Amino acid sequence: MQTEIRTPVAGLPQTTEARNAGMELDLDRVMRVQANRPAIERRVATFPGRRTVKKNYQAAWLCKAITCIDLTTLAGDDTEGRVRRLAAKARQPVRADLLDALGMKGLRVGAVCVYHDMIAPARAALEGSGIPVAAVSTGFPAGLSPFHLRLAEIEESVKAGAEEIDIVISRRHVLTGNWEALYEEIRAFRAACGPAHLKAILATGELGTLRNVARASLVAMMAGADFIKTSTGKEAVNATLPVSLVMIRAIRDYFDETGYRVGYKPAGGISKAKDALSYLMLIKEELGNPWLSPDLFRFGASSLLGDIERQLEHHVTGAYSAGYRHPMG
Ligand SMILES: O=C[C@H](O)COP(=O)(O)O
Repeated sequence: MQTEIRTPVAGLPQTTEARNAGMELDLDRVMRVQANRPAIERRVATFPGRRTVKKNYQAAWLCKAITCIDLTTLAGDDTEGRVRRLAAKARQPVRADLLDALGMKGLRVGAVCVYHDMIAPARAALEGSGIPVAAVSTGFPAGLSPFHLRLAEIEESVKAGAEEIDIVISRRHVLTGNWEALYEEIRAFRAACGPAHLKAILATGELGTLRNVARASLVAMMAGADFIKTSTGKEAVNATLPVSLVMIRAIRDYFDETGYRVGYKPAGGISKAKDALSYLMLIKEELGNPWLSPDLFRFGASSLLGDIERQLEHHVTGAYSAGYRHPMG
């Protein structure tokens, strides 16, 4: 199958040649991938540990976290009004007086993430902001609708103006070790995306083992995923630090082998500022500064921004406000 190669992210030393080289399915390489759970758990148990940052440094890290949020609403009762309020929050994620005090005018989130039907109102509400709309797709969250409809759904969402498509993989391909089928599925999704970025949701809470997570991450990258993402937010277990470490190391190995930087998106259940800091520290230590940017790192989160805003308000005013004062939509 012919798949269009994505344009490398501006400013990063990524080449089409490098991406091409990494886009074959190398089954031997996939089968060599292992994951040592005790070692992974020991490593993440040290987070945040002594890395806790305070005062101005913490405020700066929290502002960085905001720029990396895919501000999300994925509810059956989503309305255009809710999406418009979310978009207003995306344009101005923190109260103007706090932004002034922090010297962070112009701060905005990484993207707004919605279901297909909400793309148009999100696009309209974000016009001129430069904030992209991401759409969940391919029968989200289970990914069990007919294959041709999943492809058509991607095409419709791109046509409606989504610049990023969050696809869900068929978990059964991972659980049965059918890596060829997983690769072909993501290649087809990649082709259907055309100019849009593809984020591959692995639904790690349903993949059984960390080794499966590591192998699925590698196959998704070989098939052309621009980002690999942990979860839909609808599984019983969503983003965790052990799973993140496995996926981040898969990204690092893939970069070492191909020279191509794939992004990372933990999603689901990340709602506290201190958890966001742990993720950012993990990224910094394992992947380095190039990944600390919305081009290569996103939080998929519906309520994280509210807690970050509370912490920033405390930093500026010395007082905490109640959580209900920071509604998202
Ligand atoms: O991709 C984003 C997730 O669905 C958001 O999950 P959350 O509502 O637990 O933050």
